[in-house]
Amino acid sequence: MIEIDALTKIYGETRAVDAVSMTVETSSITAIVGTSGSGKTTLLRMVNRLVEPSSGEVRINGERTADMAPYKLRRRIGYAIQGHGLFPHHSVGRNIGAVPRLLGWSKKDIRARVDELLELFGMEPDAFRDRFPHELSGGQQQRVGVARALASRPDLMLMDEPFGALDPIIRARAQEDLRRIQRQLGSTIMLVTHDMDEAIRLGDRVAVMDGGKLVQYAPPEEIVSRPASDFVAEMVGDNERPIRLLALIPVADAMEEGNAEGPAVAATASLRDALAMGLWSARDALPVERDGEVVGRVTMDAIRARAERPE
Ligand SMILES: Nc1ncnc2c1ncn2[C@@H]1O[C@H](COP(=O)(O)OP(=O)(O)OP(=O)(O)O)[C@@H](O)[C@H]1O
Repeated sequence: MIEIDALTKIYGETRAVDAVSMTVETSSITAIVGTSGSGKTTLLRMVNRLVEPSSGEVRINGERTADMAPYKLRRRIGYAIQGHGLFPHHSVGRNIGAVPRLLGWSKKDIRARVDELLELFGMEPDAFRDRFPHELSGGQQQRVGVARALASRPDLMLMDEPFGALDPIIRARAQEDLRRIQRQLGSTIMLVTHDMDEAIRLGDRVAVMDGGKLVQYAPPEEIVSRPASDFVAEMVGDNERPIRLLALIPVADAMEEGNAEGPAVAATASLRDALAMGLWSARDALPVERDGEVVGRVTMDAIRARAERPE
């Protein structure tokens, strides 16, 4: 568990981060979102002490980061940034193994970990291990950057706009990869983004920053349906709200007994996907399938009911 307690950074007249308190549960993703200059990066960098707080503290599993040697702290905390920051003259394998090597892991363990991560990220180890960063696409470099940050099984992983430079399709895939790998490894992640869509898609909890202050810290459904202020509502985008809500609800949650015509939607798909299918094929109800079997149906009425503003 990461506890952030009244954390503050003052630069001259600017309160870049202003008394932010929040708790990040182990094995969860917290997405920090806000407009430019709202203090997201400064907050993230105070967690691994790349920036020293003016006041307040951070505790990792009860231990004050102020009491730890910064270099040790940074080995316990993975850090991935936009533009990946790979060492250009080191192979992919050496890049990913950098922190384990510093931690004195055996060659065999490092090699096994490198291959495990490459496989997790869908990059064939034999084909990629010995390549250099310039021999990879931007998306592959990004994945190697994230793999490197995860390599030593850090207590916590900090990511600053990790997918900022990717085109939308690769970006969506990278987000899915990260979600899947995070679940598989049980990693704890704090991620900075200026993109509310990304925050809602990736975060178990979303932290909205404005002018150095934490203005709302809640699960994505709550951010969308009960924004704490006009600013948060604006970040979510009023017209987008019903669609964002539907994107967060699996079809299984709105399923009922009964039949429907035509191709089925997966129970694990989102209601947004089901809505799109229904509209596109002009159907009032879709069959729902799980493991290849039809298990019920979902109606457009049920979807609409879920998209309405909660009481
Ligand atoms: N080293 C510094 N010296 C002085 N002011 C700084 C420094 N770093 C950040 N600031 C100021 O602190 C505020 C917060 O900056 P920060 O980089 O944390 O914002 P951000 O939300 O990450 O923005 P962006 O999305 O544009 O990266 C800004 O007003 C910025 O100008």
